[in-house]
Amino acid sequence: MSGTSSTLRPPSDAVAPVRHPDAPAPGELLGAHYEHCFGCGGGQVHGLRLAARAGEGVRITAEFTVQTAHQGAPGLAHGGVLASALDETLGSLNWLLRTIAVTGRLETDFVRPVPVDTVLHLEAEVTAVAGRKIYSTATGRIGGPDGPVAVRADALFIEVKVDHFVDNGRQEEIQAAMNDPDQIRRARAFEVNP
Ligand SMILES: CCCCC/C=C\C/C=C\C/C=C\C/C=C\CCCC(=O)SCCNC(=O)CCNC(=O)[C@H](O)C(C)(C)COP(=O)(O)OP(=O)(O)OC[C@H]1O[C@@H](n2cnc3c(N)ncnc32)[C@H](O)[C@@H]1OP(=O)(O)O
Repeated sequence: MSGTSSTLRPPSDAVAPVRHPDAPAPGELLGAHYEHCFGCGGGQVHGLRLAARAGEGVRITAEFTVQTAHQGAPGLAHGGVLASALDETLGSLNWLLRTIAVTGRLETDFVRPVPVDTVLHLEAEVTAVAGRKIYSTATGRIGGPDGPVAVRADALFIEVKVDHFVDNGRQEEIQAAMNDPDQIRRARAFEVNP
């Protein structure tokens, strides 16, 4: 069963999500929002290196290959790693809204074990928006994009200002991010002006 928590059910005044007019075109790879992100960055040796692609509407597809460093049980992906892949995919939806948001709640169903070397085919969509609250859902399939569902999640993201990162992040990394023109360019894709 999925999405059992009442906090993941959109309130009656929630509205349908609106794709931002400047969102990346359907089919476009999004790239990493931060080089050192465990989910999508290329700068983490054991990171997921999840590659997300814009879909139609407010939808995303993504792929993640389970590495030996991602094991929980012998030869099987760790559940927390799979939850991270879902979280990262769901977080990528914010590129399409051009909204900065962080995960408030993530509920995950683990339906099938996922062996090492498996490509997890992820799909996510925003289902509703209520003020700062963004409701979304995702699935991860194995054996191909139309294969059986191995994991799924429902999430609530909360819109934040860039100050959320500046005020809470370790100063060393915040300064480095502010001094990196690539990071500033990526941040602007979220209409962030650090
Ligand atoms: C210069 C440097 C620039 C760097 C920036 C670079 C790039 C930035 C761009 C993108 C990066 C963004 C994200 C990363 C993307 C993907 C990674 C995956 C996503 C993540 O991995 S991200 C990390 C994990 N994430 C956190 O680290 C959050 C920790 N947390 C908090 O920071 C606060 O907790 C916060 C902000 C969530 C809320 O705090 P707050 O004070 O702003 O708001 P408040 O509490 O009032 O909540 C407002 C309404 O949300 C409801 N609500 C809140 N939390 C809820 C919950 N858990 N369950 C149910 N409802 C909840 C309330 O009930 C209320 O609802 P109502 O309005 O109806 O009363």
